[in-house]
Amino acid sequence: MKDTAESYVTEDGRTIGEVILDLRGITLRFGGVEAIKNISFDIRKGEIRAIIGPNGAGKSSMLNVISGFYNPQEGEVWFRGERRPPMKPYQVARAGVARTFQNIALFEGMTVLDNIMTGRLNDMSAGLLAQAIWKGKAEREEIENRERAERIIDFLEIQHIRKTPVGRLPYGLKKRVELARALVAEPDLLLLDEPMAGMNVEEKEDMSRYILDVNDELGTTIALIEHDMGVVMDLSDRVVVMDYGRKIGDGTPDEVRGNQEVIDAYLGVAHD
Ligand SMILES: Nc1ncnc2c1ncn2[C@@H]1O[C@H](COP(=O)(O)OP(=O)(O)OP(=O)(O)O)[C@@H](O)[C@H]1O
Repeated sequence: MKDTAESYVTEDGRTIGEVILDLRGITLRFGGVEAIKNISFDIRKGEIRAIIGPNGAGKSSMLNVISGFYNPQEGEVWFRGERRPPMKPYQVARAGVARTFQNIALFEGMTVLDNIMTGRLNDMSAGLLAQAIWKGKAEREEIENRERAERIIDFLEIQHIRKTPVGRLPYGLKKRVELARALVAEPDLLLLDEPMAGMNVEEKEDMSRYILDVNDELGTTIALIEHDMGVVMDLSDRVVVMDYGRKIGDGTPDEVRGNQEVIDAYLGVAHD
């Protein structure tokens, strides 16, 4: 039902809308290695969509296709109802897709606030020359960007560390700052690459709550890669399962949990 309906309401009352990202027959090769083999799936507006699978399955490669870091040799990426031509990551970011990374990618020597502000750089319409000529416009933009950053700082409850250099923060808070930097771009689609990796139980609970709040209160559509199956099954509306570059499952957490191929390849075996 869910795959064809235009929109539906989840058990917890959220509305999942039309398809905003549609991946059709994606194949990605690195030399002789086929990292993604003819995979199709979609992501709907308002949804939390997980991509899971064993190490080396092709999950990060898939996220990199979505974010424009890799252009697939075959297949089509449709975004908001239009076929997306090959794009650079900054162009994809401008089109409304933000991401976090598996290994935290922040400026350690800069404060939390300044790191978060870098998430707005892509949207600065006043270029360097324009900034010099129309000082007023650049100043207005700077003020608006600061206000946006402060709103996200409040939302993620990191006011107390806004002036702290990121390098001094514990791991869980760094991950939250990275989330803040992605959110300040006000993305329509947020990509999270292993948001819980390396976290303790308490940090995972916090991060899960923030992800749900971002989705519910800011209305952000989220695609995430995660190895913690408890987290994945709790958070996600639908789950894609990859194995050796192929898609071996796709559906609700219950459907995926009951899929024998998925159990054999991933859920039934020990993994991190
Ligand atoms: N830049 C690259 N150059 C060559 N091969 C690559 C590159 N990136 C990924 N691969 C290969 O593509 C396959 C898929 O890798 P990918 O990192 O997408 O898997 P993954 O599911 O994200 O794994 P993990 O859970 O370990 O992060 C692997 O065989 C990997 O070695």
